[in-house]
Amino acid sequence: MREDILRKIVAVKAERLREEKSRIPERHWRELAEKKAGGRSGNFSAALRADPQGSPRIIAEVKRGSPSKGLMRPDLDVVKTVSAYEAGGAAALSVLTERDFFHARDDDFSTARSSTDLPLLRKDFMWDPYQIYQSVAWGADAVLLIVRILSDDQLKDLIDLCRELGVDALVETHDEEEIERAVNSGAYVVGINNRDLKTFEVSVETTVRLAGLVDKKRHLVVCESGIKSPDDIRRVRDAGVHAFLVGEYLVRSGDPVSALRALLVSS
Ligand SMILES: O=C(O)c1ccccc1NCC(=O)[C@H](O)[C@H](O)COP(=O)(O)O
Repeated sequence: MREDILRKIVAVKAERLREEKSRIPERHWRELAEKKAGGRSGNFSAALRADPQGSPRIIAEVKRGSPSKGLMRPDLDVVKTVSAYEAGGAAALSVLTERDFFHARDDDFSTARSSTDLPLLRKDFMWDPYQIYQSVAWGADAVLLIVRILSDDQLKDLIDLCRELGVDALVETHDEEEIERAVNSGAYVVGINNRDLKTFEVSVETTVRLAGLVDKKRHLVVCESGIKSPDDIRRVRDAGVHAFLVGEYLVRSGDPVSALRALLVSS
C-alpha cells in the first residue's frame, strides 16, 4: 500500500519553508499580520453559518492540480475562476498555495485576494507560526490546519495564534481519533476530509459516518473532497453538515457558474 502522501508533502514543504525563512524573516510577516489582525475577523466562519433551511454553503476551490490527479488545469485563470465562483453563489473560496504537489503559482492567492471580497481560505500544509503570520499578511480569512501533521501542542498553539490574529482555522480530520483531538484542542470549524490519504479514494460516506461525532451547536462542520453531484450534497446535508468544500468538480466542469448553481439548488 502507498505511503501516506502527507509525509512526502511535509518533507518537501519543510525544505521550501527553510529557504523562504532564509530570505524573509518571520518578523516581516508577524509585523504585517499584527497590523492586519482582526481586520477580517470571523468572516469565514460567519459565511458558513446559514439558515438550515437555506441553500448549502459552498467553499469553492481554486485548484490547478493535485497528487491524486496530477495537473488538471494548467490554464486556470484565477481572476475568471474567482469571478465565476462569485457569480455561482459560493459562500467562500479556498485557494491552494502548495506548489510542488498541487501546482499552485506564487501569485494565485494574491490574485484571488485582489479579485474578491469573499472570505478566502489559504489551503496549504502548515505547522509553523511563520505560515500563519504570512497567511494573515496576505489577507486570508482562514487557514487550514491538518490534524494528522500536527502534535496536540502544535494544534492548540496554532489555533490560539489564529484566534489572536482574528483568522479562522479550518481544522481538518480524517477519522474518529482526529475529530476528538480537533475538538479537544479548541477547534471551532471542523473539516472532515473524505479522501483516504493512502489509496486516494473518496467517499462522502466518511463525512456521513463522522459528522455525528461533532456537536453541531458548538462547532461548524465542513465536508471536504469528492463532491461531484447534487446527490452528494443531499446525502451529506442530512448528516447536519454546515458547508462543503468543492474543488475538482468545479475546475473540471467547463462552466463553474452553472456547476455551482446546480449544487446550490440541490436540497
Ligand atoms: O486532492 C488531492 O489529491 C489531495 C491529496 C492529498 C492531500 C490532499 C488532497 N487534496 C486537498 C483537498 O482537501 C481538496 O483539494 C479539497 O478538499 C477539494 O477536494 P476535491 O473537491 O475532491 O477536489
